[in-house]
Amino acid sequence: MAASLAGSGEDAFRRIFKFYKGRQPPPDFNLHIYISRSSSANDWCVFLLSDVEGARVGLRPLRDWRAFSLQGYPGFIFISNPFRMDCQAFWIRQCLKTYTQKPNVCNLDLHMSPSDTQDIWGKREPKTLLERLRWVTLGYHYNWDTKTYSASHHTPFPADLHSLSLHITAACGFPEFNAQAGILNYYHSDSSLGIHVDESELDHSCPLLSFSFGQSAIFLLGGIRRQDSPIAMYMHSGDVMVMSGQSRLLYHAVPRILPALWGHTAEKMEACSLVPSLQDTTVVEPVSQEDWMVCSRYLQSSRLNVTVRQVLGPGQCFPETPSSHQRTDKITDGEYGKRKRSSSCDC
Ligand SMILES: O=C(O)CCC(=O)C(=O)O
Ligand SMILES: [Fe+2]
Repeated sequence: MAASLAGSGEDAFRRIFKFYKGRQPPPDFNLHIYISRSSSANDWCVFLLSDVEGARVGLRPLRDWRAFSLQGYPGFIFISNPFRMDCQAFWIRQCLKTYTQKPNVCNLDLHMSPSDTQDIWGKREPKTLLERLRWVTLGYHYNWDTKTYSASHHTPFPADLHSLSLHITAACGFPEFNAQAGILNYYHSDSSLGIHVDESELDHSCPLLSFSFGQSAIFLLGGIRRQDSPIAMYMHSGDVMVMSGQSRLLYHAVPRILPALWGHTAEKMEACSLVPSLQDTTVVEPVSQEDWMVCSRYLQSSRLNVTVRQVLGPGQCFPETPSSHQRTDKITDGEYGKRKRSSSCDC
Protein backbone atom coordinates (compact mmCIF):
# COMPACT_ATOMS: atom_id res chain seq x y z
CA MET A 1 0.00 0.00 0.00
CA ALA A 2 2.81 2.38 0.83
CA ALA A 3 4.36 1.69 -2.56
CA SER A 4 1.13 2.35 -4.42
CA LEU A 5 0.70 5.60 -2.51
CA ALA A 6 4.19 6.70 -3.32
CA GLY A 7 3.80 5.87 -6.99
CA SER A 8 6.36 7.23 -9.39
CA GLY A 9 4.47 10.19 -10.81
CA GLU A 10 5.35 13.80 -10.19
CA ASP A 11 2.79 14.17 -7.42
CA ALA A 12 4.09 11.50 -5.05
CA PHE A 13 4.79 13.98 -2.25
CA ARG A 14 1.43 15.67 -2.65
CA ARG A 15 -0.42 12.35 -2.65
CA ILE A 16 1.32 11.22 0.54
CA PHE A 17 0.74 14.64 2.13
CA LYS A 18 -2.99 14.33 1.42
CA PHE A 19 -3.05 10.77 2.70
CA TYR A 20 -1.67 11.78 6.10
CA LYS A 21 -3.72 14.94 6.24
CA GLY A 22 -6.93 13.09 5.39
CA ARG A 23 -9.42 12.40 8.13
CA GLN A 24 -12.03 10.46 6.12
CA PRO A 25 -11.08 7.61 6.31
CA PRO A 26 -8.45 8.09 8.98
CA PRO A 27 -4.93 7.34 7.77
CA ASP A 28 -3.40 3.99 8.59
CA PHE A 29 -0.58 5.18 10.77
CA ASN A 30 1.01 1.72 10.72
CA LEU A 31 2.46 2.70 7.37
CA HIS A 32 4.97 5.06 8.90
CA ILE A 33 8.52 4.55 7.96
CA TYR A 34 10.70 5.00 10.97
CA ILE A 35 14.21 6.23 11.34
CA SER A 36 16.26 3.21 10.48
CA ARG A 37 19.59 3.44 12.20
CA SER A 38 20.33 4.71 15.64
CA SER A 39 23.55 5.56 17.28
CA SER A 40 24.55 6.53 20.73
CA ALA A 41 25.26 10.23 20.89
CA ASN A 42 28.89 9.50 21.61
CA ASP A 43 29.42 7.94 18.17
CA TRP A 44 28.84 11.12 16.27
CA CYS A 45 29.65 13.79 18.81
CA VAL A 46 32.98 15.05 17.65
CA PHE A 47 33.33 17.83 20.17
CA LEU A 48 33.54 17.51 23.88
CA LEU A 49 30.68 19.37 25.44
CA SER A 50 30.27 20.14 29.06
CA ASP A 51 27.22 18.53 30.64
CA VAL A 52 27.07 21.53 32.96
CA GLU A 53 26.65 23.81 29.94
CA GLY A 54 23.95 21.50 28.59
CA ALA A 55 22.13 21.51 31.92
CA ARG A 56 22.15 25.33 31.91
CA VAL A 57 19.99 25.28 28.79
CA GLY A 58 17.82 22.42 30.05
CA LEU A 59 19.43 19.47 28.26
CA ARG A 60 20.26 16.04 29.62
CA PRO A 61 23.90 14.88 29.68
CA LEU A 62 25.12 13.98 26.20
CA ARG A 63 25.58 10.30 27.09
CA ASP A 64 21.80 10.07 27.64
CA TRP A 65 20.80 11.48 24.25
CA ARG A 66 19.30 9.10 21.71
CA ALA A 67 20.32 10.35 18.30
CA PHE A 68 19.35 8.81 14.98
CA SER A 69 20.62 9.13 11.48
CA LEU A 70 18.59 8.11 8.47
CA GLN A 71 20.01 5.87 5.79
CA GLY A 72 19.97 7.63 2.43
CA TYR A 73 19.64 11.07 4.07
CA PRO A 74 23.19 12.14 4.99
CA GLY A 75 23.23 15.07 7.38
CA PHE A 76 19.77 14.43 8.77
CA ILE A 77 19.94 13.96 12.56
CA PHE A 78 16.99 13.25 14.81
CA ILE A 79 17.50 13.63 18.56
CA SER A 80 14.73 12.08 20.58
CA ASN A 81 13.80 14.60 23.29
CA PRO A 82 17.17 15.53 24.83
CA PHE A 83 15.50 17.91 27.30
CA ARG A 84 15.39 17.40 31.04
CA MET A 85 11.79 16.72 31.95
CA ASP A 86 11.72 19.74 34.25
CA CYS A 87 12.99 22.09 31.53
CA GLN A 88 10.70 21.72 28.50
CA ALA A 89 8.21 23.88 30.38
CA PHE A 90 10.66 26.79 30.31
CA TRP A 91 11.10 26.68 26.52
CA ILE A 92 7.36 26.33 26.02
CA ARG A 93 6.77 29.37 28.22
CA GLN A 94 9.40 31.30 26.23
CA CYS A 95 7.62 30.46 22.94
CA LEU A 96 4.27 31.59 24.27
CA LYS A 97 5.10 34.43 26.63
CA THR A 98 8.52 35.87 25.79
CA TYR A 99 9.23 35.40 22.08
CA THR A 100 5.76 36.69 21.23
CA GLN A 101 6.73 40.11 22.58
CA LYS A 102 8.04 43.05 20.60
CA PRO A 103 10.41 43.63 18.89
CA ASN A 104 9.72 40.16 17.48
CA VAL A 105 7.28 40.01 14.58
CA CYS A 106 4.15 37.85 14.34
CA ASN A 107 1.23 37.18 11.98
CA LEU A 108 -1.06 39.35 14.11
CA ASP A 109 1.05 42.42 13.25
CA LEU A 110 -0.28 42.14 9.68
CA HIS A 111 -3.80 42.92 10.85
CA MET A 112 -3.46 44.74 14.15
CA SER A 113 -1.76 47.82 15.49
CA PRO A 114 1.48 47.42 17.48
CA SER A 115 -0.32 48.47 20.67
CA ASP A 116 -2.85 45.66 20.20
CA THR A 117 -0.17 43.02 19.69
CA GLN A 118 2.06 44.34 22.46
CA ASP A 119 0.89 41.80 25.02
CA ILE A 120 -0.22 38.65 23.23
CA TRP A 121 0.23 36.57 26.37
CA GLY A 122 -1.80 38.88 28.57
CA LYS A 123 -4.81 39.52 26.29
CA ARG A 124 -7.12 36.62 27.11
CA GLU A 125 -10.64 37.75 26.13
CA PRO A 126 -12.88 37.34 24.18
CA LYS A 127 -10.85 35.11 21.85
CA THR A 128 -7.29 34.99 23.06
CA LEU A 129 -4.57 36.38 20.87
CA LEU A 130 -2.59 33.22 21.60
CA GLU A 131 -5.23 31.20 19.79
CA ARG A 132 -4.83 33.41 16.74
CA LEU A 133 -1.07 33.32 16.73
CA ARG A 134 0.38 31.38 13.78
CA TRP A 135 3.99 32.48 13.48
CA VAL A 136 6.64 34.63 15.11
CA THR A 137 9.98 35.57 13.58
CA LEU A 138 13.18 36.32 15.48
CA GLY A 139 16.54 37.89 14.61
CA TYR A 140 16.64 38.48 10.85
CA HIS A 141 12.90 38.53 10.26
CA TYR A 142 11.80 36.37 7.38
CA ASN A 143 9.85 38.40 4.83
CA TRP A 144 6.94 36.25 3.65
CA ASP A 145 6.32 38.43 0.58
CA THR A 146 9.81 38.57 -0.87
CA LYS A 147 10.85 35.28 0.75
CA THR A 148 14.11 36.86 1.83
CA TYR A 149 15.92 38.15 4.88
CA SER A 150 17.50 41.59 4.93
CA ALA A 151 19.98 43.61 6.97
CA SER A 152 17.38 46.31 7.55
CA HIS A 153 14.82 44.08 9.25
CA HIS A 154 16.71 42.68 12.18
CA THR A 155 16.27 42.66 15.94
CA PRO A 156 18.41 40.88 18.55
CA PHE A 157 18.10 37.11 18.49
CA PRO A 158 17.09 35.80 21.97
CA ALA A 159 20.25 34.97 23.92
CA ASP A 160 18.74 31.92 25.64
CA LEU A 161 17.62 30.29 22.37
CA HIS A 162 21.01 31.14 20.89
CA SER A 163 22.74 29.24 23.74
CA LEU A 164 20.43 26.24 23.36
CA SER A 165 20.99 26.13 19.58
CA LEU A 166 24.74 26.37 19.93
CA HIS A 167 24.87 23.48 22.35
CA ILE A 168 22.89 21.22 20.02
CA THR A 169 24.73 22.20 16.85
CA ALA A 170 28.12 21.82 18.55
CA ALA A 171 27.08 18.31 19.61
CA CYS A 172 26.27 17.56 15.98
CA GLY A 173 29.67 18.74 14.73
CA PHE A 174 28.89 22.37 13.89
CA PRO A 175 30.73 24.34 16.61
CA GLU A 176 30.75 27.51 14.49
CA PHE A 177 26.97 27.72 14.11
CA ASN A 178 25.51 31.17 14.66
CA ALA A 179 21.78 31.38 15.39
CA GLN A 180 20.64 34.43 13.40
CA ALA A 181 16.99 33.86 12.52
CA GLY A 182 14.11 31.94 13.99
CA ILE A 183 10.64 31.02 12.79
CA LEU A 184 8.15 29.83 15.37
CA ASN A 185 5.10 27.96 14.09
CA TYR A 186 1.99 27.65 16.24
CA TYR A 187 -0.10 24.68 15.10
CA HIS A 188 -3.58 23.68 16.20
CA SER A 189 -5.19 20.27 15.83
CA ASP A 190 -6.32 21.01 12.25
CA SER A 191 -3.16 22.82 11.09
CA SER A 192 -0.66 21.62 8.54
CA LEU A 193 2.43 23.05 6.88
CA GLY A 194 2.73 22.67 3.13
CA ILE A 195 5.51 21.12 1.10
CA HIS A 196 8.51 23.43 1.03
CA VAL A 197 12.25 23.73 1.17
CA ASP A 198 14.04 26.31 3.36
CA GLU A 199 16.44 27.93 0.96
CA SER A 200 16.15 31.65 1.73
CA GLU A 201 19.18 31.53 4.01
CA LEU A 202 22.29 32.60 2.09
CA ASP A 203 24.67 29.95 3.42
CA HIS A 204 23.28 26.45 3.02
CA SER A 205 26.36 24.84 4.51
CA CYS A 206 24.97 25.83 7.93
CA PRO A 207 22.51 23.39 9.52
CA LEU A 208 18.86 24.13 10.20
CA LEU A 209 17.62 23.24 13.67
CA SER A 210 14.06 22.36 14.62
CA PHE A 211 12.53 22.01 18.11
CA SER A 212 9.05 20.58 18.68
CA PHE A 213 6.89 21.03 21.77
CA GLY A 214 3.35 20.10 22.78
CA GLN A 215 1.14 17.99 20.52
CA SER A 216 2.79 15.48 18.19
CA ALA A 217 3.05 15.72 14.41
CA ILE A 218 3.74 13.68 11.33
CA PHE A 219 6.76 15.07 9.52
CA LEU A 220 7.35 14.19 5.87
CA LEU A 221 10.89 14.29 4.54
CA GLY A 222 11.22 14.22 0.77
CA GLY A 223 14.02 14.65 -1.71
CA ILE A 224 15.72 17.47 -3.58
CA ARG A 225 12.85 17.60 -6.07
CA ARG A 226 9.44 18.72 -4.91
CA GLN A 227 7.72 15.65 -6.27
CA ASP A 228 10.10 13.10 -4.72
CA SER A 229 8.29 10.63 -2.53
CA PRO A 230 8.74 11.44 1.19
CA ILE A 231 9.19 9.25 4.22
CA ALA A 232 7.05 9.89 7.30
CA MET A 233 8.09 10.15 10.90
CA TYR A 234 6.64 11.24 14.19
CA MET A 235 7.76 14.39 15.98
CA HIS A 236 6.93 14.38 19.67
CA SER A 237 7.35 17.03 22.32
CA GLY A 238 11.00 17.79 22.98
CA ASP A 239 12.26 16.16 19.78
CA VAL A 240 15.01 18.00 17.93
CA MET A 241 15.81 17.67 14.26
CA VAL A 242 18.92 18.87 12.47
CA MET A 243 18.95 19.23 8.68
CA SER A 244 22.52 19.58 7.50
CA GLY A 245 24.80 18.64 4.63
CA GLN A 246 22.96 16.93 1.79
CA SER A 247 19.73 16.96 3.80
CA ARG A 248 19.72 20.73 4.35
CA LEU A 249 17.77 21.45 1.18
CA LEU A 250 15.31 18.57 1.17
CA TYR A 251 11.60 19.19 0.70
CA HIS A 252 9.53 18.60 3.81
CA ALA A 253 6.06 19.20 5.23
CA VAL A 254 3.86 18.67 8.28
CA PRO A 255 0.53 17.22 7.09
CA ARG A 256 -0.97 16.32 10.44
CA ILE A 257 -1.01 17.20 14.13
CA LEU A 258 -1.73 14.28 16.46
CA PRO A 259 -2.49 13.98 20.19
CA ALA A 260 0.69 13.86 22.26
CA LEU A 261 1.93 10.47 23.42
CA TRP A 262 1.37 9.63 27.04
CA GLY A 263 4.47 10.81 28.85
CA HIS A 264 4.85 13.75 26.47
CA THR A 265 1.75 15.53 27.64
CA ALA A 266 1.64 18.85 29.38
CA GLU A 267 0.17 17.15 32.47
CA LYS A 268 3.26 15.00 32.76
CA MET A 269 5.57 17.98 32.33
CA GLU A 270 3.64 19.96 34.88
CA ALA A 271 4.65 17.62 37.67
CA CYS A 272 8.27 18.56 37.10
CA SER A 273 8.08 22.10 35.85
CA LEU A 274 7.78 23.60 39.27
CA VAL A 275 10.56 21.65 40.97
CA PRO A 276 13.14 24.28 41.97
CA SER A 277 16.07 21.98 41.09
CA LEU A 278 17.81 24.49 38.86
CA GLN A 279 21.02 26.20 39.83
CA ASP A 280 21.47 29.96 39.96
CA THR A 281 23.56 30.17 36.83
CA THR A 282 21.10 28.51 34.50
CA VAL A 283 19.56 30.00 31.39
CA VAL A 284 16.46 27.98 32.20
CA GLU A 285 14.32 29.34 35.03
CA PRO A 286 11.43 27.71 36.89
CA VAL A 287 8.01 28.43 35.40
CA SER A 288 5.39 29.79 37.77
CA GLN A 289 2.23 27.80 38.39
CA GLU A 290 0.18 30.63 36.90
CA ASP A 291 2.22 30.70 33.66
CA TRP A 292 2.20 26.93 33.40
CA MET A 293 -1.60 26.83 33.63
CA VAL A 294 -1.80 29.04 30.53
CA CYS A 295 0.84 26.96 28.72
CA SER A 296 -0.67 23.59 29.53
CA ARG A 297 -4.15 24.72 28.52
CA TYR A 298 -2.73 25.96 25.22
CA LEU A 299 -0.82 22.72 24.63
CA GLN A 300 -3.88 20.54 25.06
CA SER A 301 -4.56 21.04 21.37
CA SER A 302 -1.52 22.88 20.01
CA ARG A 303 1.98 22.22 18.82
CA LEU A 304 4.91 24.63 18.81
CA ASN A 305 7.80 24.34 16.42
CA VAL A 306 10.89 26.53 16.49
CA THR A 307 13.33 26.48 13.58
CA VAL A 308 16.65 28.21 14.08
CA ARG A 309 18.70 29.25 11.09
CA GLN A 310 22.04 30.81 10.26
CA VAL A 311 21.34 33.22 7.43
CA LEU A 312 24.84 34.46 6.57
CA GLY A 313 28.05 32.49 6.44
CA PRO A 314 31.17 33.85 8.19
CA GLY A 315 32.05 37.25 6.68
CA GLN A 316 29.08 37.11 4.30
CA CYS A 317 26.87 40.17 3.66
CA PHE A 318 23.45 40.56 2.15
CA PRO A 319 23.56 41.20 -1.61
CA GLU A 320 22.45 44.62 -2.86
CA THR A 321 19.68 43.01 -4.85
CA PRO A 322 17.81 40.35 -2.88
CA SER A 323 18.70 36.72 -3.48
CA SER A 324 16.65 34.80 -6.02
CA HIS A 325 16.47 31.94 -3.54
CA GLN A 326 12.87 31.62 -2.56
CA ARG A 327 10.99 29.57 -0.12
CA THR A 328 8.35 27.59 -1.94
CA ASP A 329 5.59 26.78 0.52
CA LYS A 330 2.48 25.72 -1.33
CA ILE A 331 -1.09 26.43 -0.37
CA THR A 332 -3.11 23.42 0.57
CA ASP A 333 -6.13 25.03 2.19
CA GLY A 334 -6.16 27.97 4.58
CA GLU A 335 -3.56 30.62 4.76
CA TYR A 336 -2.01 32.67 7.56
CA GLY A 337 -0.73 35.97 6.36
CA LYS A 338 1.70 35.10 3.61
CA ARG A 339 2.64 31.83 5.21
CA LYS A 340 0.72 29.06 3.52
CA ARG A 341 -0.63 26.48 5.90
CA SER A 342 -3.81 24.57 6.20
CA SER A 343 -6.15 25.13 9.11
CA SER A 344 -9.18 27.13 10.06
CA CYS A 345 -8.17 30.56 11.23
CA ASP A 346 -9.92 33.84 11.57
CA CYS A 347 -6.91 36.11 11.49
O1 LIG B 1 6.86 22.22 12.18
C1 LIG B 1 7.80 21.57 11.75
O2 LIG B 1 8.16 20.50 12.24
C2 LIG B 1 8.55 22.04 10.51
C3 LIG B 1 8.63 23.53 10.39
C4 LIG B 1 9.32 23.95 9.13
O3 LIG B 1 9.60 23.17 8.28
C5 LIG B 1 9.64 25.37 8.91
O4 LIG B 1 9.29 26.24 9.72
O5 LIG B 1 10.30 25.66 7.91
FE1 LIG C 1 10.88 24.01 6.79
